[in-house]
Amino acid sequence: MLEFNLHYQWDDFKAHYSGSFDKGFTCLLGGSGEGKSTLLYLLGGFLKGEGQLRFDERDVLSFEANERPITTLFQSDNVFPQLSVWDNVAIGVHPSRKLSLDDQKRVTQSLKKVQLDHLSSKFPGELSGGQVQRVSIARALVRKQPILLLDEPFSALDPALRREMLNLVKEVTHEQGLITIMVTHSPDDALFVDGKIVLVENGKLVAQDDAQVLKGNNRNAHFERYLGR
Ligand SMILES: Nc1ncnc2c1ncn2[C@@H]1O[C@H](COP(=O)(O)OP(=O)(O)OP(=O)(O)O)[C@@H](O)[C@H]1O
Repeated sequence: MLEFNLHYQWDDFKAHYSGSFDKGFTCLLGGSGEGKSTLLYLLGGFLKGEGQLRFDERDVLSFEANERPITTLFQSDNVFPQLSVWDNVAIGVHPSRKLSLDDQKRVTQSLKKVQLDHLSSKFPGELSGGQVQRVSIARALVRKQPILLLDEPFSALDPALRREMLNLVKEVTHEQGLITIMVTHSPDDALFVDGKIVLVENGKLVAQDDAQVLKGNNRNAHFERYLGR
């Protein structure tokens, strides 16, 4: 369980995020500039907030980004262009990329999981957009951190590929029991993933529900307003 009560201010934007995320897939929805990415960056340690951040009863707010039990996938720039596919994943195990045999096996397994083992000696510039994102998912897998944050890393992919990536992350989330939190502008993606949804408005979490409410059966007034219904 990831629990937080965090304050953050940037000029006129005053955020106060309070809540918790459990194992499973949660999508952060909300209009542009409402503070979805800011929450993700505070959790990931890329912005400094004040308050509390606890993971499994442990205070992790004072931890630097790389010390937190978290992997973050950004919108882009998740891979090192000068490193091979293999090295891009190996660096997730250890920055030196000097790996034990067991660690090398982990890299191979992760590459197999994302179906890139046959491309391990290629460089990112030789891959398609979807393959590049799969490299970053493979690195997230070898890092074996219990929390995965996604800031719309698949938004530039075409719909079929985006769903393939979402399926992969969903599968991994359930297999490894991860707390996965993804910022998205797409209610369709949130429905496709079929986990929890959280609505962010003006730097606050204003509603939380199952993704199914987006279908409009058991209506949630907050999400109805967000959808303009
Ligand atoms: N470090 C920062 N630098 C610049 N602006 C910031 C910073 N932190 C917060 N903001 C401001 O905070 C507000 C929320 O931004 P944020 O990117 O979190 O929203 P968002 O919901 O993710 O938006 P979008 O959907 O457009 O990506 C914006 O008004 C933004 O300008």
